Amino acid sequence: MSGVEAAKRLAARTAVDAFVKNGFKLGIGSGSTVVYAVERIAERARAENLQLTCVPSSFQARQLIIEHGLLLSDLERTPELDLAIDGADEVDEKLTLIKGGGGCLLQEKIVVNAAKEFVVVADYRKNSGALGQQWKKGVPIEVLPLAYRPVQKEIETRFGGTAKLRMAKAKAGPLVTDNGMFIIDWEFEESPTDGWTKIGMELNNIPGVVEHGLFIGCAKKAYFGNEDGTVSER
Ligand SMILES: O=C(CO)[C@H](O)[C@H](O)COP(=O)(O)O
Repeated sequence: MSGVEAAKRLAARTAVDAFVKNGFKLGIGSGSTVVYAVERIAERARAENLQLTCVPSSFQARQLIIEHGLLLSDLERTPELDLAIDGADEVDEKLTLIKGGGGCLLQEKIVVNAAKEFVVVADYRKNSGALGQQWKKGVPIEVLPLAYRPVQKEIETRFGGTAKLRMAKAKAGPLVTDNGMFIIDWEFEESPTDGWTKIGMELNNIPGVVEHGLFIGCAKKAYFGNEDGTVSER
Protein backbone atom coordinates (compact mmCIF):
# COMPACT_ATOMS: atom_id res chain seq x y z
CA MET A 1 0.00 0.00 0.00
CA SER A 2 1.41 3.42 -0.97
CA GLY A 3 2.10 6.14 1.61
CA VAL A 4 -0.99 8.10 0.63
CA GLU A 5 -3.27 5.06 0.74
CA ALA A 6 -1.88 4.04 4.14
CA ALA A 7 -2.51 7.61 5.37
CA LYS A 8 -6.12 7.55 4.16
CA ARG A 9 -6.70 4.18 5.81
CA LEU A 10 -5.20 5.30 9.10
CA ALA A 11 -7.33 8.47 9.24
CA ALA A 12 -10.50 6.57 8.35
CA ARG A 13 -9.96 3.81 10.92
CA THR A 14 -9.06 6.29 13.65
CA ALA A 15 -12.23 8.32 13.03
CA VAL A 16 -14.48 5.26 12.94
CA ASP A 17 -12.99 3.93 16.18
CA ALA A 18 -13.40 7.29 17.91
CA PHE A 19 -16.92 8.15 16.78
CA VAL A 20 -19.04 5.16 15.72
CA LYS A 21 -21.25 3.70 18.47
CA ASN A 22 -23.82 0.92 18.67
CA GLY A 23 -27.24 1.93 17.38
CA PHE A 24 -25.89 4.79 15.26
CA LYS A 25 -27.54 6.00 12.11
CA LEU A 26 -24.60 6.85 9.87
CA GLY A 27 -24.23 9.07 6.83
CA ILE A 28 -21.68 7.55 4.47
CA GLY A 29 -19.67 9.92 2.29
CA SER A 30 -17.97 9.35 -1.03
CA GLY A 31 -14.45 9.06 -2.41
CA SER A 32 -11.44 6.84 -1.91
CA THR A 33 -10.86 7.54 1.83
CA VAL A 34 -14.43 6.64 2.75
CA VAL A 35 -13.80 3.16 1.33
CA TYR A 36 -11.49 2.51 4.29
CA ALA A 37 -14.03 3.96 6.73
CA VAL A 38 -16.76 1.62 5.49
CA GLU A 39 -14.32 -1.30 5.66
CA ARG A 40 -13.64 -0.50 9.32
CA ILE A 41 -17.34 0.11 10.13
CA ALA A 42 -18.16 -3.34 8.72
CA GLU A 43 -15.26 -4.95 10.60
CA ARG A 44 -16.46 -3.42 13.89
CA ALA A 45 -20.11 -4.22 13.18
CA ARG A 46 -19.18 -7.91 12.82
CA ALA A 47 -16.74 -8.08 15.72
CA GLU A 48 -18.86 -6.08 18.20
CA ASN A 49 -22.31 -6.98 16.88
CA LEU A 50 -23.08 -3.28 16.33
CA GLN A 51 -26.55 -2.41 15.06
CA LEU A 52 -25.93 0.33 12.49
CA THR A 53 -28.05 1.95 9.80
CA CYS A 54 -26.25 3.52 6.86
CA VAL A 55 -27.49 6.28 4.55
CA PRO A 56 -25.41 6.84 1.40
CA SER A 57 -24.42 10.18 -0.13
CA SER A 58 -23.83 8.82 -3.65
CA PHE A 59 -24.20 5.79 -5.88
CA GLN A 60 -20.66 4.78 -4.85
CA ALA A 61 -21.53 4.98 -1.14
CA ARG A 62 -24.67 2.92 -1.70
CA GLN A 63 -22.60 0.21 -3.37
CA LEU A 64 -20.05 0.26 -0.55
CA ILE A 65 -22.77 -0.20 2.07
CA ILE A 66 -24.29 -3.12 0.16
CA GLU A 67 -20.92 -4.78 -0.61
CA HIS A 68 -19.98 -4.69 3.07
CA GLY A 69 -23.27 -6.19 4.22
CA LEU A 70 -24.32 -3.11 6.20
CA LEU A 71 -27.94 -2.08 6.64
CA LEU A 72 -28.85 0.32 3.83
CA SER A 73 -31.39 3.08 4.40
CA ASP A 74 -32.21 6.45 2.86
CA LEU A 75 -33.18 9.92 4.02
CA GLU A 76 -36.87 9.19 3.61
CA ARG A 77 -36.79 6.40 6.19
CA THR A 78 -33.88 7.82 8.20
CA PRO A 79 -34.02 11.62 8.00
CA GLU A 80 -31.97 12.18 11.18
CA LEU A 81 -28.47 10.80 11.46
CA ASP A 82 -26.13 10.53 14.44
CA LEU A 83 -22.94 10.92 12.47
CA ALA A 84 -21.72 11.60 8.93
CA ILE A 85 -18.25 10.44 7.85
CA ASP A 86 -16.82 11.83 4.64
CA GLY A 87 -13.62 12.80 2.88
CA ALA A 88 -12.61 16.24 1.64
CA ASP A 89 -10.45 17.74 -1.07
CA GLU A 90 -9.06 20.40 1.26
CA VAL A 91 -9.55 21.41 4.90
CA ASP A 92 -8.48 24.83 6.16
CA GLU A 93 -7.55 25.84 9.69
CA LYS A 94 -11.20 26.73 10.54
CA LEU A 95 -12.46 23.36 9.25
CA THR A 96 -13.92 24.95 6.13
CA LEU A 97 -13.82 22.33 3.40
CA ILE A 98 -13.76 22.04 -0.34
CA LYS A 99 -15.67 18.93 -1.39
CA GLY A 100 -16.93 17.59 -4.68
CA GLY A 101 -13.67 16.50 -6.30
CA GLY A 102 -15.45 13.20 -6.89
CA GLY A 103 -18.60 14.96 -8.11
CA CYS A 104 -20.90 13.97 -5.22
CA LEU A 105 -21.19 17.23 -3.29
CA LEU A 106 -24.96 17.79 -3.42
CA GLN A 107 -26.03 14.56 -1.71
CA GLU A 108 -23.00 14.79 0.56
CA LYS A 109 -24.11 18.19 1.82
CA ILE A 110 -27.68 16.99 2.38
CA VAL A 111 -26.43 13.98 4.34
CA VAL A 112 -24.03 16.10 6.42
CA ASN A 113 -26.84 18.54 7.18
CA ALA A 114 -29.04 15.68 8.40
CA ALA A 115 -26.34 14.52 10.85
CA LYS A 116 -25.76 15.68 14.42
CA GLU A 117 -22.01 15.42 13.90
CA PHE A 118 -19.76 15.38 10.86
CA VAL A 119 -16.24 13.95 10.90
CA VAL A 120 -13.78 14.36 8.03
CA VAL A 121 -11.27 11.68 7.04
CA ALA A 122 -8.37 12.61 4.80
CA ASP A 123 -4.70 12.16 4.05
CA TYR A 124 -2.01 14.76 4.78
CA ARG A 125 -2.33 16.37 1.31
CA LYS A 126 -5.72 17.82 2.30
CA ASN A 127 -4.44 19.51 5.45
CA SER A 128 -4.23 23.20 4.60
CA GLY A 129 -3.86 26.66 6.12
CA ALA A 130 -6.20 28.31 3.63
CA LEU A 131 -8.34 26.90 0.81
CA GLY A 132 -6.47 26.92 -2.47
CA GLN A 133 -3.04 26.30 -0.93
CA GLN A 134 -3.20 22.53 -1.46
CA TRP A 135 -6.17 21.88 -3.76
CA LYS A 136 -5.63 23.58 -7.11
CA LYS A 137 -8.76 22.40 -8.95
CA GLY A 138 -11.12 25.00 -7.52
CA VAL A 139 -14.52 24.84 -5.85
CA PRO A 140 -16.86 22.32 -7.49
CA ILE A 141 -20.33 23.75 -8.15
CA GLU A 142 -23.23 21.54 -9.22
CA VAL A 143 -25.39 23.25 -11.86
CA LEU A 144 -28.48 22.55 -13.88
CA PRO A 145 -27.19 21.60 -17.36
CA LEU A 146 -29.24 24.23 -19.20
CA ALA A 147 -27.80 26.98 -16.98
CA TYR A 148 -24.11 26.13 -17.09
CA ARG A 149 -23.02 28.95 -19.45
CA PRO A 150 -24.75 31.85 -17.67
CA VAL A 151 -23.61 30.44 -14.32
CA GLN A 152 -20.00 30.24 -15.56
CA LYS A 153 -20.14 33.82 -16.80
CA GLU A 154 -21.75 35.14 -13.62
CA ILE A 155 -19.22 33.44 -11.35
CA GLU A 156 -16.28 34.83 -13.33
CA THR A 157 -17.77 38.35 -13.44
CA ARG A 158 -18.73 38.48 -9.75
CA PHE A 159 -15.85 36.67 -8.13
CA GLY A 160 -13.02 36.57 -10.72
CA GLY A 161 -11.01 33.45 -11.47
CA THR A 162 -12.03 30.81 -14.00
CA ALA A 163 -15.15 28.64 -13.99
CA LYS A 164 -14.55 25.48 -16.02
CA LEU A 165 -17.10 22.88 -17.05
CA ARG A 166 -15.84 19.52 -15.77
CA MET A 167 -15.49 17.02 -18.59
CA ALA A 168 -16.01 13.28 -18.19
CA LYS A 169 -12.96 10.98 -18.34
CA ALA A 170 -14.33 7.92 -20.16
CA LYS A 171 -17.22 9.51 -22.03
CA ALA A 172 -17.34 12.31 -24.58
CA GLY A 173 -18.75 15.52 -23.14
CA PRO A 174 -19.33 16.83 -19.62
CA LEU A 175 -19.37 14.82 -16.42
CA VAL A 176 -22.97 14.14 -15.34
CA THR A 177 -23.54 13.80 -11.57
CA ASP A 178 -25.67 11.21 -9.73
CA ASN A 179 -28.40 13.87 -9.88
CA GLY A 180 -28.19 14.46 -13.64
CA MET A 181 -26.38 17.79 -13.18
CA PHE A 182 -23.11 19.26 -14.50
CA ILE A 183 -20.16 20.40 -12.40
CA ILE A 184 -18.37 23.72 -12.81
CA ASP A 185 -14.95 23.92 -11.13
CA TRP A 186 -14.37 27.49 -10.05
CA GLU A 187 -10.65 28.20 -9.82
CA PHE A 188 -10.66 31.23 -7.53
CA GLU A 189 -7.84 33.77 -7.39
CA GLU A 190 -7.30 33.85 -3.62
CA SER A 191 -8.98 32.84 -0.37
CA PRO A 192 -11.13 35.71 1.00
CA THR A 193 -9.60 37.13 4.18
CA ASP A 194 -13.03 37.37 5.88
CA GLY A 195 -13.94 33.71 5.26
CA TRP A 196 -16.12 31.88 2.76
CA THR A 197 -19.63 32.37 4.19
CA LYS A 198 -20.61 35.36 2.02
CA ILE A 199 -19.31 33.76 -1.18
CA GLY A 200 -21.08 30.50 -0.31
CA MET A 201 -24.39 32.31 0.13
CA GLU A 202 -23.93 34.31 -3.06
CA LEU A 203 -23.10 31.18 -5.06
CA ASN A 204 -26.30 29.52 -3.82
CA ASN A 205 -28.29 32.57 -4.94
CA ILE A 206 -27.25 32.30 -8.60
CA PRO A 207 -30.19 30.77 -10.52
CA GLY A 208 -29.10 27.41 -11.92
CA VAL A 209 -26.66 26.65 -9.10
CA VAL A 210 -27.93 23.57 -7.29
CA GLU A 211 -25.19 23.46 -4.61
CA HIS A 212 -21.54 24.33 -4.14
CA GLY A 213 -18.69 22.38 -2.61
CA LEU A 214 -17.81 24.81 0.19
CA PHE A 215 -18.72 23.11 3.47
CA ILE A 216 -18.66 25.87 6.06
CA GLY A 217 -19.12 25.46 9.82
CA CYS A 218 -20.38 21.89 9.66
CA ALA A 219 -17.36 19.67 10.42
CA LYS A 220 -16.76 18.83 14.08
CA LYS A 221 -13.38 17.23 13.59
CA ALA A 222 -10.94 16.26 10.84
CA TYR A 223 -8.48 13.35 10.97
CA PHE A 224 -5.47 13.52 8.66
CA GLY A 225 -3.32 10.44 8.14
CA ASN A 226 0.35 11.41 7.85
CA GLU A 227 3.21 9.84 5.90
CA ASP A 228 5.03 8.86 9.10
CA GLY A 229 2.12 6.74 10.35
CA THR A 230 0.74 9.32 12.79
CA VAL A 231 -2.66 10.99 12.68
CA SER A 232 -3.22 14.74 13.07
CA GLU A 233 -6.54 15.97 14.42
CA ARG A 234 -8.22 19.33 13.99
O1 LIG B 1 -16.12 15.28 -1.93
C1 LIG B 1 -15.83 14.19 -2.34
C2 LIG B 1 -16.50 13.55 -3.48
O2 LIG B 1 -17.41 14.41 -4.07
C3 LIG B 1 -14.74 13.42 -1.67
O3 LIG B 1 -15.02 13.28 -0.33
C4 LIG B 1 -13.43 14.15 -1.88
O4 LIG B 1 -13.23 14.32 -3.28
C5 LIG B 1 -12.26 13.40 -1.28
O5 LIG B 1 -12.07 12.22 -1.94
P1 LIG B 1 -10.86 11.24 -1.62
O6 LIG B 1 -11.14 10.60 -0.31
O7 LIG B 1 -10.86 10.26 -2.77
O8 LIG B 1 -9.60 12.06 -1.60
